[in-house]
Amino acid sequence: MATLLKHSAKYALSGRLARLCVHSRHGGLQCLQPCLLPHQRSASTGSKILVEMDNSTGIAVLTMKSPPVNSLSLDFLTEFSISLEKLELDRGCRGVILTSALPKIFSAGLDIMEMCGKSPEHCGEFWKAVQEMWLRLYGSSMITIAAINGSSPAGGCLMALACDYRIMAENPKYSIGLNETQLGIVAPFWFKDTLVNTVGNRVAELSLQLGLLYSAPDALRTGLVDLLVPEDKVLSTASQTMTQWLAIPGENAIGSNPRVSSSKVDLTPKVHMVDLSHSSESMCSLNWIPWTCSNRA
Ligand SMILES: CCCCCC/C=C\CC(=O)SCCNC(=O)CCNC(=O)[C@H](O)C(C)(C)COP(=O)(O)OP(=O)(O)OC[C@H]1O[C@@H](n2cnc3c(N)ncnc32)[C@H](O)[C@@H]1OP(=O)(O)O
Repeated sequence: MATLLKHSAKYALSGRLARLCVHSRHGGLQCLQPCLLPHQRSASTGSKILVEMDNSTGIAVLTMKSPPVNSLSLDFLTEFSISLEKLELDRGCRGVILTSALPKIFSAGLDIMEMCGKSPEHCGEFWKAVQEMWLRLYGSSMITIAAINGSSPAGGCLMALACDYRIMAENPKYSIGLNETQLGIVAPFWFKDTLVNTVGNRVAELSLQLGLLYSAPDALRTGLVDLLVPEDKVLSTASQTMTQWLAIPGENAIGSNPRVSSSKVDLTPKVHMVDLSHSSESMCSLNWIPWTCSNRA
């Protein structure tokens, strides 16, 4: 199932991103400016994401740099998915570290301004972009590590959960969790599934029902994150951890199923993206997140 999901993610997204690049005002590919750095490093930057690739290690660092809080706007999500797709297609890239350039914030989650007073079409496009981000990250054939150097509520937590491993700054002021119910909304089932996979049923049940945001130490206790380190060590620890993970035999391992293990083969998707268009419709019809919606009931 995970494999099907991976391939489904890969192809559903490729098509969509191709369309976005041609037709959308969010043509992130055009804004990615490559430049060369010493020691086999390369970097490309858009307005919201910086990608630095070390060709000698196969590790890329994807840094979110969208002030004030790295909120997940349509533009952000599109640039994010395009960046990840480019790395996925780069045979030299084997691992991605996701982190933030902003002090104190990893990501504030979905951009609330994208969901208030917008047309159903816009909400649909936005919601698809959220799904695509999750599918691309969760379904990635690369090792993904979240280097969580700040608070990460709601959609920000989802991003971290979609990675293979989570390392957080041990600052107790930083919080992380799926706090949707605190905002009067229900986290979609695939948010829930991602949380259950990480912390188990009971913790997920309590977290979701109460909309709990965990401090960094509590997040470690519940298993929401895997490791706490001092703030200035988050990125270096992520690199060290990545090196350990990449030392594990991968797709060429004896006994591995090439169809399953190779992300580079051309497979027709067997599962299509979950159609959650009804969610975006209900998102539009709800005057949700009262603290930001001026048109609330
Ligand atoms: C059928 C419907 C299904 C819906 C499923 C929905 C699924 C996911 C939901 C989400 O992801 S909703 C987003 C939830 N996010 C939050 O609850 C985070 C809210 N923000 C905060 O807690 C704090 O802002 C922070 C991230 C901890 C940062 O705190 P700090 O004190 O450093 O900064 P602030 O002064 O609070 O904020 C600065 C600036 O950023 C704006 N902002 C904050 N969060 C968002 C956001 N999510 N989207 C857009 N903008 C955001 C905030 O308004 C401030 O703006 P200015 O006042 O400076 O203009």
